[in-house]
Amino acid sequence: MKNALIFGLTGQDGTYLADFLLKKGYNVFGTFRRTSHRCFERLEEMEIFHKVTDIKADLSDYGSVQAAIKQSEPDEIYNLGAQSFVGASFQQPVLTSDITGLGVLRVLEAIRENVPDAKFYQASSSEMYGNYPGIKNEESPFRPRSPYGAAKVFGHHMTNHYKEAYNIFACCGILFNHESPLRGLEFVTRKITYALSKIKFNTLDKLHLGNINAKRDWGFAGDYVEAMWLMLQQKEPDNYVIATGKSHSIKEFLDIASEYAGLGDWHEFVEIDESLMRPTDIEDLVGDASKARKNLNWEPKTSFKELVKKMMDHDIEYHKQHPSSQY
Ligand SMILES: C[C@H]1O[C@H](OP(=O)(O)OP(=O)(O)OC[C@H]2O[C@@H](n3cnc4c(=O)[nH]c(N)nc43)[C@H](O)[C@@H]2O)[C@@H](O)[C@@H](O)C1=O
Repeated sequence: MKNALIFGLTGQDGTYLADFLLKKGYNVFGTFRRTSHRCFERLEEMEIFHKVTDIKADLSDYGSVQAAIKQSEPDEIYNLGAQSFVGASFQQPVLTSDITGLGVLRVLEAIRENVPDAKFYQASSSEMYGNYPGIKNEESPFRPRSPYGAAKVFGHHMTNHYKEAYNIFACCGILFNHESPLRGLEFVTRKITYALSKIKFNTLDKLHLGNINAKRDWGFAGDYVEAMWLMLQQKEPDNYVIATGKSHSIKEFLDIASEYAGLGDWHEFVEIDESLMRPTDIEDLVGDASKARKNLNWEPKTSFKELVKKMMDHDIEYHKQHPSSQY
């Protein structure tokens, strides 16, 4: 039985990946950060919390990263841990660089010193491309437009460097936006589906959004974790873009979500709030996953419409069962 260690176990991707690896027969270990509140809700919702071994560790603390690696004796390590909210990275650029950027280096150093034969997956991001025009592939240049994007570029280059310098089996998945009912409420898709279901049950009047003209290439997180695993099963380590190849604006997301929720014209309840605009934003991000289709035999299974409906169904059901939820 193989051991897998997931940095960032309690997030959306960590939860879907843990579920995927458990089904493949792995022993799954994963790290979580100390917080004043419980952070295992997603694992509990997926009914897998009792099946994984949780380890307290922080990507900003080398000792705890190394201890997690020693305890789990991993064959495969997935780094999904990050300060992953782009918006917050403008307010906390140093913290974001420490966790999202230097955190990768701490994991790589701990691998080099303790488990140099372990395979490593780094969660790179489409945010690295910034406004570079056109459909992006593995060869497209990086032009980050946020502290988060810049930190991800650092992690990406460091991962490539450790692969070349120390022969570590290291892969970067350049994932475009991927969403699900387990997405954090601060990200725009879940913010919308959660708010629309509250509006449907009359517990919210207005939804405040920022730049609704922005376009993103949105896929389903459950489909994307399979690609992470596939990268580590290849003969040679390599980097791959993971995307659907189509982008949609936030307005289009609102169109589908609002119609599906039976709420009619969203202009009635959406208000634009200047304070939610980022100092710099990316207008359109679309990825070309041809290399992953060819080499990994991977392709996204969930369409944009299905994704929106899946998220709306989840949140409507939640509010039906928790009508007085303040959350
Ligand atoms: C691949 C990449 O994907 C994600 O980063 P993101 O694309 O920034 O995701 P988001 O959902 O925060 O924003 C998408 C767009 O939506 C606009 N937008 C408008 N109004 C609101 C709004 O009210 N809230 C938010 N959050 N965004 C808004 C916002 O300005 C932006 O243009 C992360 O997983 C990241 O970790 C990652 O790696």
